Amino acid sequence: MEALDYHAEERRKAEFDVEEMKIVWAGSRQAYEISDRVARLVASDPVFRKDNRTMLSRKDLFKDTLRKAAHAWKRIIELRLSEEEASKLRFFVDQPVFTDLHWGMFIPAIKGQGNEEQQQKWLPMAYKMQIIGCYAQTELGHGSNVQGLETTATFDPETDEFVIHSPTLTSSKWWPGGLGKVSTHALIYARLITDGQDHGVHGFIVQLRSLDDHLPLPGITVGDIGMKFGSGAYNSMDNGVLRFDHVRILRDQMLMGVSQVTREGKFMQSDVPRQLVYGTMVYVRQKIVADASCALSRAVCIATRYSVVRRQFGSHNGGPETQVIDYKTQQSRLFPLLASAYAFRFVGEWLKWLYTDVTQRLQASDFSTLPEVHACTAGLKSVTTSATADAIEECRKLCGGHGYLSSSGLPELFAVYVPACTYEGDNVVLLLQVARFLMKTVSQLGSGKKPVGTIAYMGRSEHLLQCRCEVERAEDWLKPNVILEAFEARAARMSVTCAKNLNNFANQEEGFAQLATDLAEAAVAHVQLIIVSKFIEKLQQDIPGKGVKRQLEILFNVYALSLLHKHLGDFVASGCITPKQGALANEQLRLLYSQVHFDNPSLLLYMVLLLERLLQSTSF
Ligand SMILES: CCCCCCCC/C=C\CCCCCCCCCCCCCCCC(=O)SCCNC(=O)CCNC(=O)[C@H](O)C(C)(C)COP(=O)(O)OP(=O)(O)OC[C@H]1O[C@@H](n2cnc3c(N)ncnc32)[C@H](O)[C@@H]1OP(=O)(O)O
Ligand SMILES: Cc1cc2nc3c(=O)[nH]c(=O)nc-3n(C[C@H](O)[C@H](O)[C@H](O)COP(=O)(O)OP(=O)(O)OC[C@H]3O[C@@H](n4cnc5c(N)ncnc54)[C@H](O)[C@@H]3O)c2cc1C
Repeated sequence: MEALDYHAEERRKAEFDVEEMKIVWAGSRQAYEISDRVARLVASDPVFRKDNRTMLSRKDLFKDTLRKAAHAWKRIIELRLSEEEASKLRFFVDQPVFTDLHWGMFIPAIKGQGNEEQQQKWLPMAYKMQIIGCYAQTELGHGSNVQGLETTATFDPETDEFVIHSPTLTSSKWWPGGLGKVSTHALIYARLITDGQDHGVHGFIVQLRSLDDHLPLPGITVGDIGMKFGSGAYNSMDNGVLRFDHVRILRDQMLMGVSQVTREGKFMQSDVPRQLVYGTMVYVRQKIVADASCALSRAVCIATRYSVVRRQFGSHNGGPETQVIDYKTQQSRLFPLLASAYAFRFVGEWLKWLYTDVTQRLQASDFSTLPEVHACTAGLKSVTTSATADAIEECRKLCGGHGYLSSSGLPELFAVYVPACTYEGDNVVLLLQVARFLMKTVSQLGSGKKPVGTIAYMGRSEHLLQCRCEVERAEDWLKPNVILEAFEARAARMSVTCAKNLNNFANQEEGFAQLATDLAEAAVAHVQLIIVSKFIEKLQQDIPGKGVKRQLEILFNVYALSLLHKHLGDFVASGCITPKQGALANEQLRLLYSQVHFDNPSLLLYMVLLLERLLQSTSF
């Protein structure tokens, strides 16, 4: 049989409503239709071809990116695409590009931190791309530690200007995407100094290059930081370096939504939390979570298709060899990744809702959910990107030697994806932010303040600290409430244990430093609980289509039980489940894999095959 026949054969056996499953994945029928239409548009346009990009030199790759960006913009205008359609188009063009930072960070920062006048001045030009902006926060010396940034913005009351300066080599801006070659403007983060006093880091809009000849303006030194990991991949982006030598900008180029400097040079802090200066990062972290399921589903799709076609060993009497997807080890490595793609998809949808909700609350001066939103976006960004990066590498191995070929699509996907574990906050640094939030929650438990939202379970910690799981047979592990309680008990116990251990240190900061590994693990347990609980909430919704809900239930069980198996030590150590119950969970997991593959031979396979339109790059 030919490869295509194997795929067709597997597809034929699907026992659920494929069209409805596509809609569940997309989020709505309308979202599915937009995605489908835009995918076809991109696939049929030769300018967007990408089968040769790993062989291009950096210069040619960059020219190719510019050509694609200009063509995309032209098509967006000609076809009058909506924001959703334009953003899908960007997704299917599938190449890191300076416009990501312009639309994804520069514009959102002005919208989120600029006052009305500033928005009216800058946004129309930015929307028409008459100016192109980047987000220049990270410096050579400091990325994670934003409070450690060294660039200064000193107010000069005589001229009503700020003087932007890079006092040291380590204060050079380093990494911003779009900065190296393209941006005309940058949203820079610098220490605000008025009358000799340092008010911490704030955002400023600075013009970098002339709008006439694109040359750097006086006092600006700017360039590209060079080749990055892998061929092709992220090298389509012009990550840059930037230095300022006493560059003067008007006072109203400081974003004044959070704090202001008056004409007299008086610093005024609004009554909004100063953390709103970090708002753009929260927005992008939420976007990154939504994207994780896309990258993961592509990798899983490639590995699944390969596993169906590939045969090794097991031939009897000259018959066909065994499809590698039939090997238990292949299934136990692949199916949890497929299940994770769906889990991340649903939690991504929920996070989008949470972000919209906090935005509305902020407009009504309700800042109460900000710490939770920060913890959720930081934690989910960390857990989903780390899992996705690991999964892409696992999928490469699942494809044997062929996975190492560029033409499999996996090396490029990996090289483009892995920096997501670092940018927009190093994943460990972000987990420690979640841990801080959890420790604060535990410390307030006795105070009468009731934990709500994703930490509501902490309010039941007395019960969770001594509850015992009631599983007696493997199939008991199929009950969502049993799974949920096990995850809650594990998360609550890990946090409470860390909090107790912190009390053994005279100095909290010292304790936090010494216990950082345990704290990061407690944060992972909390975030995995969020993902599991949002999957359960999804299953409680009305899900139409023959067999669709059933398949999602299987995926949920695979996701949760494979995590339980992987972190069995945490679950058992927390005292909620016994080693025997852990073994039963593993037994159930094995049954689920078999069920997937034998009762319903192609069901999981089909789910990933229907995502194949995502696979526009050369792949199996
Ligand atoms: C080809 C076709 C193109 C055509 C296209 C045309 C049109 C298309 C149309 C639409 C397309 C749309 C495309 C959109 C694409 C979007 C995707 C964008 C992709 C982006 C790609 C990636 C870019 C990467 C960019 C970056 O990396 S930017 C730099 C990021 N840097 C970081 O993340 C730094 C990490 N560090 C920190 O965040 C902080 O310093 C810290 C570690 C969190 C805090 O440290 P510290 O403890 O020192 O904090 P403090 O400052 O003292 O604050 C303490 C208290 O504040 C709380 N806190 C901290 N952060 C926050 C926060 N963000 N929100 C709320 N609260 C916060 C903290 O918890 C403390 O609280 P406390 O209670 O304990 O006091
Ligand atoms: C591809 C790419 C694109 C980027 N785009 C942009 C952009 O457009 N704009 C922009 O401003 N920036 C951008 N960045 C920069 C990015 O945001 C930073 O690299 C990131 O925030 C990490 O900071 P760092 O490099 O200083 O890492 P470091 O903080 O130096 O991390 C090094 C190691 O130290 C560990 N570590 C650091 N602090 C702690 C701690 N407190 N506790 C425990 N461990 C710790 C980390 O876990 C890590 O293992 C980009 C980076 C990349 C790779």
